[in-house]
Amino acid sequence: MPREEEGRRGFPGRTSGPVRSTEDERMLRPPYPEEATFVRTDTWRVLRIMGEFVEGFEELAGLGPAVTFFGSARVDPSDPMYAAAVETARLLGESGFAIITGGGPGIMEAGNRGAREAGVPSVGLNIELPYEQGCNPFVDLPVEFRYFFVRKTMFVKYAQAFVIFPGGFGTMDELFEALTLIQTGKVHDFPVILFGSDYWRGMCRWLREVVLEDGKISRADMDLLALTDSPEEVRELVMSSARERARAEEEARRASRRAAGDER
Ligand SMILES: C/C(=C\CNc1ncnc2c1ncn2[C@@H]1O[C@H](COP(=O)(O)O)[C@@H](O)[C@H]1O)CO
Repeated sequence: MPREEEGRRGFPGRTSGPVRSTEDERMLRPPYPEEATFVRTDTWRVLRIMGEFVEGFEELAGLGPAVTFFGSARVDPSDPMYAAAVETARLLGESGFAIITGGGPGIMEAGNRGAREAGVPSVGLNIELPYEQGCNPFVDLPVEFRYFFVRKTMFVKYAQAFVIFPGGFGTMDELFEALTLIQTGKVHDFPVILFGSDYWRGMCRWLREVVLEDGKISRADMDLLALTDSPEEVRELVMSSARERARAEEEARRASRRAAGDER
């Protein structure tokens, strides 16, 4: 297959419609040995990646407290989880949190819809896909990304919590990245809330009975996850963690002032 055609191979999530090669896909290809230009190409690509970080930081720096929603792109508005995500986002919005999503359909759309209803910033971090996809109609602040890993940084950096609705590989990837960042001390006071106990119970049981039992995680790691079916409980968990975070930040500020001799 000619190299330029490689990106146009089938896309598993899509059975019809035009597909195109994406930046992420081109970057992740190994260089062909006969391609003398690969060093130059990948080196220049770093500047594009840097530009994407800069744009993301600039767009989101002034957002204020926010919660990121993850969940299936394939959920229809008639699905009860869609309504639950709208309600959860609305409650969080009414408590002063902006809502960040991947900007796509399904649960992402529901999260943005709830933010719109509450009148808080409704952010969609859209990703370039092999087929054309604009943001869902409930996004007020769209930010476009070519690289998944840059976009994932923004989901964490600008949020105070993750709410994770039922989903597939994309959702699981986002869930486990958050858990790894917390487990390794890169992120603090960050609730990871699984919404939909019927859906997540099996995974939680497997984590407890196989992964924990086999010593691959610790008991404390299991405590990083909260499981609920209640939008109100999500709001409580997020608010109490936000209070704890504010307290810890104030304490750290005092300690640093004391260390500098400003406070007697
Ligand atoms: C497959 C479909 C749409 C794909 N469009 C997406 N747009 C934006 N973000 C997406 C998309 N698909 C996945 N994501 C990200 O992963 C999570 C959902 O993945 P899952 O595999 O569906 O669980 C989501 O939180 C996004 O960040 C339907 O036409």
